[in-house]
Amino acid sequence: MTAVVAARGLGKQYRRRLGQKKWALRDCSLEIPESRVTGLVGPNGAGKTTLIDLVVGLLAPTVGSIEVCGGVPGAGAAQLAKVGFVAQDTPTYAGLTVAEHLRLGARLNPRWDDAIARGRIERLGLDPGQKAGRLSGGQRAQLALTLGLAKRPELLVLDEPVASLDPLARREFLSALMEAVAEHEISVLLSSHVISDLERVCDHVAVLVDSQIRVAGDVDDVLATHHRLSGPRREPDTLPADLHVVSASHTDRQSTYVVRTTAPILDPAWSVTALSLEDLALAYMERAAAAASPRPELEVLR
Ligand SMILES: Nc1ncnc2c1ncn2[C@@H]1O[C@H](COP(=O)(O)OP(=O)(O)OP(=O)(O)O)[C@@H](O)[C@H]1O
Repeated sequence: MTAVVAARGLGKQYRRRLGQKKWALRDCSLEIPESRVTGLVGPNGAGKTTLIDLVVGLLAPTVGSIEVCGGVPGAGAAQLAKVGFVAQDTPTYAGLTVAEHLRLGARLNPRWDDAIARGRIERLGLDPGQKAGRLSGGQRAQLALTLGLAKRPELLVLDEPVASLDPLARREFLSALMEAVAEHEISVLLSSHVISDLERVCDHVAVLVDSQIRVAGDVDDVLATHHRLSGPRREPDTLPADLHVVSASHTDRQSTYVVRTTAPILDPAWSVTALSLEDLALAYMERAAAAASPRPELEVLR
């Protein structure tokens, strides 16, 4: 696997008031594959923006290393040209028109493809003379996506681009993204806490909870190795050793576990159901919330 992002023991600590420090990202070892759409999933405050800012070079690591498209993030014009970035809330310049955004993009980006930019603006039906501040949220997001794509990056990074859009605008934005990925064969890293959106577009996923990557891998592999088990009440220490418990809940008579295992579940006492990506991410979040183990394990599937 060729990785567009390779992080080793990556960590970022922020200084807080009164000299306190807080790890926003810890022990992150992660490989994001080339030519794929990778979803970075996690709740508010998990560390998604921190990881993304490290990928695009807006932040420097406190510990560890990160390589992006074979170089150091943000190091020089050639590196910057390789990575497109659509920041949280898809910022644009309110006082500039759509056409002025494209001219700015052409000036700032050596690999700028004006045909891509103009073609998308035309297809979207955006008025080139309209100021960005007068566009709807969905249109602004599409303009920001257009700028990111016309730059012809090797890796396009999007931080919660659809969070503030209504369901229809979200769907249109993600469809446009998927079309562009198929057409231009770029790698994409996309963060969101709206997991159902990512489910539609991602073929690789990393779940980030409470500043740590809890699971990462191809969506199909990750889903194939996680199961929900329901059955008569059983304590965790009575389960087979090859079942890794992600989350557990019990009533007086019944237990429900989300487990990870590569082995088939043969015990007839369990009713076994498959998980959606959302179920799986929620199970890892529940485990973190319950703080079941003092130091959760890193689970990276390849
Ligand atoms: N500049 C900063 N200074 C201090 N703490 C910060 C700073 N930026 C982020 N943090 C803290 O680091 C943690 C991770 O924040 P981050 O923005 O990376 O999370 P996120 O997953 O992107 O959240 P959201 O989905 O809400 O955008 C949070 O606890 C946040 O309060």
